[in-house]
Amino acid sequence: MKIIVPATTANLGPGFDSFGLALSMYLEIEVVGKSEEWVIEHDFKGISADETNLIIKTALDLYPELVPHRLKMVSEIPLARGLGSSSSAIVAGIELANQLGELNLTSDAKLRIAARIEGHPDNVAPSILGSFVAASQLEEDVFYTKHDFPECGIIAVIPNYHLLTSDSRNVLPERLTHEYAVEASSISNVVLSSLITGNLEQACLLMEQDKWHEPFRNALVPELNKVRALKKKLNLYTAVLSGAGPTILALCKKDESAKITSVLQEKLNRCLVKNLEVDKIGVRVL
Ligand SMILES: Nc1ncnc2c1ncn2[C@@H]1O[C@H](COP(=O)(O)OP(=O)(O)O)[C@@H](O)[C@H]1O
Ligand SMILES: N[C@@H](CCOP(=O)(O)O)C(=O)O
Repeated sequence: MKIIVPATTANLGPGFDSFGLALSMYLEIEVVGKSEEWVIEHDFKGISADETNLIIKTALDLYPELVPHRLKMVSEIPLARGLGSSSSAIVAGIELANQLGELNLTSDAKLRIAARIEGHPDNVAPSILGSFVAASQLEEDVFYTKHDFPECGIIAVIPNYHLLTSDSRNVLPERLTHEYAVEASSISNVVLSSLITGNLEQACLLMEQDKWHEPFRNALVPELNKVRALKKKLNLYTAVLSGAGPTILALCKKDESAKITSVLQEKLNRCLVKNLEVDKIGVRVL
């Protein structure tokens, strides 16, 4: 059995802790067979290979009686880069418990469990459901809508350093004024309505007007301004932080994305630049 989970890009500008889009980079877990102890083989440095591993820990927290298994993990999702690696691991762990424990969890149940563990639903929702999701976590409940994302080219510019989400959340202010929050929220509302009605031009314009997180995180990711400086020249629609950073999500015309990806790769040669698609399915089991 294989469990496959897509990467995700969260926030999309002003959808802080709420908007997320599933992407065509994958975490793959193969269940090799029963074993004396839990083991997960993988190539990630600094990530445990026993039952303290986030994937196994998530599965055991959900179903402590699970019989130990040997697993193999292969992942294209880089750690701590703003592409939802921790969410993909949590979703994989929930699916592992679901399959081995025959729990028959619905997507809604998986989403509630995953959002409680991750603390916010924006990555876990598209990781489970695929496509573009707007979600709100209110205590134990998660409310959401899933949508097609407007057709466009999707490029991830991935810097060669880690930025833990927890560190990137530490630079956010504890308080904002009511007036500031009203304006910030009106921007989010119009980005969402523009995306779901197919007005990509207006959505992209306002995605860069985020007031919830980017103004405070900008200094942590110098590559963001570098990509924005190339917007006109490369004909990019928009460039925003992916999740908590440091990856930058750039949108462009679909038929120009391969060319733009190679130009960005040349210009930002310390980053890895990837031309991606929307994953419309979310977590699946083969
Ligand atoms: N496949 C995985 N297996 C185990 N732990 C993982 C895996 N992916 C991510 N993690 C954990 O999540 C951390 C990164 O989470 P986070 O800072 O939220 O970054 P990201 O933006 O990639 O989600 C890693 O340092 C690691 O502790
Ligand atoms: N809304 C969160 C999203 C974190 O996403 P990640 O991919 O960086 O884990 C935030 O912006 O902190």
